[in-house]
Amino acid sequence: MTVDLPTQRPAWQRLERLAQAPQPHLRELLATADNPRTQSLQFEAAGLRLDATRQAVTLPQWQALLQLAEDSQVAQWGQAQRRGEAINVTEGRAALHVALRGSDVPDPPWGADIAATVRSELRRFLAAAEAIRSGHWRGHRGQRITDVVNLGIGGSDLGPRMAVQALAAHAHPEVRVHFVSNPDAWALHSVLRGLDADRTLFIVQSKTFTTPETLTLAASARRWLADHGLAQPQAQAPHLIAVTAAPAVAAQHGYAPQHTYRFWDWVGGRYSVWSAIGLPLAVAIGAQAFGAFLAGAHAMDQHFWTAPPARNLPLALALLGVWNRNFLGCPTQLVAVYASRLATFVPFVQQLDMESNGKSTHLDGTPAHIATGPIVWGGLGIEGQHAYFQLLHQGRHRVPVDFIGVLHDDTPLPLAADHQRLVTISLQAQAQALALGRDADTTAAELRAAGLDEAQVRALTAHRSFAGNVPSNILWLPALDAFHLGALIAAYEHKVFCQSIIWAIPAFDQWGVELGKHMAQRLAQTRDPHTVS
Ligand SMILES: O=P(O)(O)OC[C@H]1O[C@H](O)[C@H](O)[C@@H](O)[C@@H]1O
Repeated sequence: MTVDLPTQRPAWQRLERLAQAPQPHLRELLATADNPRTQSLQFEAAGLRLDATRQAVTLPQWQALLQLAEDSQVAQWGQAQRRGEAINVTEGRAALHVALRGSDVPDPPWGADIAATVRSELRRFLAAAEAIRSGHWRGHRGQRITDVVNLGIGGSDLGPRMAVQALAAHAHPEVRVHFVSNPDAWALHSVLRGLDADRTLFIVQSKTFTTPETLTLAASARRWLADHGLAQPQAQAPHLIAVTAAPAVAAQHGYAPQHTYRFWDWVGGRYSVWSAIGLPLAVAIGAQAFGAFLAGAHAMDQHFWTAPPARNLPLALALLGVWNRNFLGCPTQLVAVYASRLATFVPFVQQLDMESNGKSTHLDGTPAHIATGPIVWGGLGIEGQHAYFQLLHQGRHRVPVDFIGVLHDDTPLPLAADHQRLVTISLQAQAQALALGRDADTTAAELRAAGLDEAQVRALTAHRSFAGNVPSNILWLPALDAFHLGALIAAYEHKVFCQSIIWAIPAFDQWGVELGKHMAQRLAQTRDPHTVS
């Protein structure tokens, strides 16, 4: 794959020219509901619907963005990824998380050997999940497991944590799944103090099995087991599972090979929820629903690989993000979720996006002088509306928003439909208010209609007017189930990948994080831990 720099591509230069011309306000762009622009900016994939009509992009600009995807060879890079080429160039590895959710496809482009290995490990860890759920898996003294505690951080925590929370409505009623990622003692203690060691199973998740945070938590958990009469290796074995790409290292730490599940160096940590790292999710929702989770992601993969660029949902997310970042100069991207079960989707996407595209060196080793990955932030949309959304409406930053909503909610509360209506309407109202704003004439007329005198109208009009023109996407899931959650995550994965190709930066390494780890190791060897400066 050849690497040319983004600014050398004709479409990039065309977009720069288009962005310098005066831009129409979103009020103008949205004035006619059904036109070629609106039709071009709506997408569907794997049951998800993307309404990008509130992006501050005209039809010619959108067409130039599609040309940029072509100039950047995004589709070719997608094919290279599928074939298992070493697209993680700085580590000389493939990035084949897509193989984890397509292990049953005939003639897999990543090869039959990888598919067979993936299938066999998938069977192993799903069997473990089912044994835990059914009560077949017993503690050393014969008790059923009622609490599974995930110990891991970063990619070994955020994906499964997010998915377990998102699919809580489908969780096993008798087996609770907990997550501890922070290595301070309280984080672990606050979970363990409510648990019975005989009924507790720890899943120690670490791709490298060298992450000090996770090893510290695991050592403390094993001490807790020992203090509760489970000191010997054979007594601890049924209470400990390891998930890792370094099984030999886990074995050195005393983890039984029959309770060690593996994945591979070609699965990045932040892309690993589809592997055995998803075991806590499989425990929560069962093997069948885990299969649906993989199937949803695979459906999005198929869409990404086969849909034409102009209809391609993840590519659209990527291109519109590039437009906002590089041509409209927006440094951040807000993700606002309108379902409390999706609360941890934001930290998950933060790692996915910022660890992948927080880079400033091009693939060819030259410095990037263009803007790359944005600061991703956000949270629950409705909570945000009552807090920081004020800045979106009237602050000095232009913040593009991804609104994520769920169309059907089957929560068993008598008034669930009323809740759902409020939530959905709030999402739509925010997207519309941010796009349209309210001009001074309309504001003045409304103040007069409310009975204010002319002096009050003069004093308040500017304060109560809204510039609008804030770009947003609305992404609708038909329901919050395993299939559509899988599709949602895969859509964001492909978006981030497409952007890395357009920016010509490596998406699958994380040398900045490595530096922090290295520094901590050096300090640990030389410092008294109580020295604070
Ligand atoms: O899974 P582990 O090897 O323990 O790594 C956990 C995390 O460590 C670092 O922070 C990496 O940057 C993350 O990508 C990774 O997910």
